[in-house]
Amino acid sequence: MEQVVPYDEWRAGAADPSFSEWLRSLSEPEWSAVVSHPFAASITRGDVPDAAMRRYLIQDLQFVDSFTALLGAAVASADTFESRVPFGRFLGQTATSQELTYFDRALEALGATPGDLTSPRLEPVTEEFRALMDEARRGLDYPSILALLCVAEWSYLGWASRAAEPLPENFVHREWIELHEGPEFRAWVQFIRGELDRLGPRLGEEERLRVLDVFRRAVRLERRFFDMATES
Ligand SMILES: Cc1ncc(C[n+]2csc(CCO)c2C)c(N)n1
Repeated sequence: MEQVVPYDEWRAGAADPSFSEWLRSLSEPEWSAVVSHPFAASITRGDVPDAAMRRYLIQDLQFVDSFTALLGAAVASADTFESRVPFGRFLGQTATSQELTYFDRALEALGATPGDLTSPRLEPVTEEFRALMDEARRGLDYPSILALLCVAEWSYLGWASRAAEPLPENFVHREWIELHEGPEFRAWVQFIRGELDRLGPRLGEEERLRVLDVFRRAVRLERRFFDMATES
């Protein structure tokens, strides 16, 4: 990895000196490329062609599968009782109810087959993203798990909160935006960031760099995931 500004040095001059902000700002320019990605912008305008949206959501359902398993690893690896609970709650509420019915309804409306939902051919970026999450899940290292969850949720809040009212009428676009913004989702992202902000300062320099490496890899994969969706 190239020379990075150590967290302690960086925080002295930062407007927001939080550890999560250190991770995010050291992931530029990729971070901004994700939250302002043309495919995400197209979702917020409601003009993604059906075939592209179908391809994206088919791959994303496989992403969400590994992501859901990773939430279980967060429950298992968190260092306090207070920290386990929000992951468990999110797992039981959002991830399994809202999200699942959305995928079912949206993919049916887009003409996907049952096989597209259960056993699609994975794109390389989907494989790599799942491998990264599955590795973190097996490693049960709470800071690395947090880094992956944080990128996935915070970057989606980033593009979705750029959507202008009125939201698209088409439910496939509108609900996908609504799932990733609003006060509840914002509080969830804040919780994950808060966990990183609580733990980051306690880590040694090498551990911080390891967490940064995971964070950056995830940001690059988010970008490639949107690129993949754009290529269709
Ligand atoms: C590639 C990719 N990255 C992040 C998300 C965001 N995300 C994943 S699971 C989840 C919780 C339930 O909404 C959210 C917000 C995504 N869907 N796809």
